[in-house]
Amino acid sequence: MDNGYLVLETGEVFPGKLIGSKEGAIGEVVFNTSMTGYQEIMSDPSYAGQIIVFCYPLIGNYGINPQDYEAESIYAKGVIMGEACHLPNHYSSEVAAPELLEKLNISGLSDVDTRELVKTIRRSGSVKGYITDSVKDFPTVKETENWVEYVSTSKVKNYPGKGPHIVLLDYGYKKSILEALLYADCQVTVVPYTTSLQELQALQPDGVLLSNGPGNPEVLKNHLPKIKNIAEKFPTLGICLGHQLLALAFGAITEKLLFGHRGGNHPVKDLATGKVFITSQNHSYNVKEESINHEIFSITYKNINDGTVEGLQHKHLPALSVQFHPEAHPGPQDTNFIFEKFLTIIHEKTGVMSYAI
Ligand SMILES: NC(=O)CC[C@H](N)C(=O)O
Repeated sequence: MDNGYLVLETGEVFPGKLIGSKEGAIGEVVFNTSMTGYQEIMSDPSYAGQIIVFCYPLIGNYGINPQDYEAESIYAKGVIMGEACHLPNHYSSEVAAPELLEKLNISGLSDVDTRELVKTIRRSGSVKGYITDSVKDFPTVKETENWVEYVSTSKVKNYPGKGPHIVLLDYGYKKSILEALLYADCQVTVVPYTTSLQELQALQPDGVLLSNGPGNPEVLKNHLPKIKNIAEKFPTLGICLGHQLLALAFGAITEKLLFGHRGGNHPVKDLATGKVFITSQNHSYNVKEESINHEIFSITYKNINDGTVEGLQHKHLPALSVQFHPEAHPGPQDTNFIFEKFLTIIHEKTGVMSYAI
């Protein structure tokens, strides 16, 4: 029996069964097409403030394990699925997905016609939705604009390593990005996104990584001069939000896609070689191609499905960025070489050798 609803701002109502917190939630409704990896998706801080719709019909069958979290909590507002598995079966599972939602006070709705819902979002674009126990008028709630503030660390964290020292500027980083650097034996310092240029310089990094993160990159416009200075001083890699910020810092413009790219099979083409890679993605915004100054950047990758910009290389500085997720989790690890590329640039620039190259 239905006891919950997703009410869209545009008026459509999708019935279902409430799972997790019964408090209800409001957020931008976005869909992810990955067939596996619901734990990594739910715990990716880039979903802060959003309601995730899983296209794959059954969610939770292998449970939730202690290793696969991408962050310490779930920052998404809610999750919506076709069928929720309450009795998972996997040796490493310690809790069922609906139970985890309840524990973390996250709203969820199962038994939803997610196929129809996704078709609706694809037609009308990303829309706000309300998970609720009864159909009522869409409430007006003033939400924060700056979701990065909500997910970024407040403390500096150090991770030892024998390779280059990377400062990870935390806009809501996924643990897999940190792990990719540690795997290459880098020394990593994770710092709040508000860290000043002076504070960052005092850490004497060999390279700086601008992380992924939630929300509209333009909200961080006050940070762009600092980001430009960082890229002028240190080898820099931007991932997803980090890529958008690097582009904005050098004068490009970002725009919102109709319904974004979220899934584990987004094909991108390396424009230099013509080679195609299948990538993991999660973004709403995109760097507008016409806004890119070709004296400053070369476009390195493009999305095969819609031709949007997927990667940039600065022409005069050791700075590169990708819109997709080379750290994967979930999704294919085919573009893991982006980290090697970054470490090679650091080696060329600073002489500091890395385990990965
Ligand atoms: N994964 C990310 O870093 C997302 C970037 C940005 N919030 C967007 O939705 O486009």
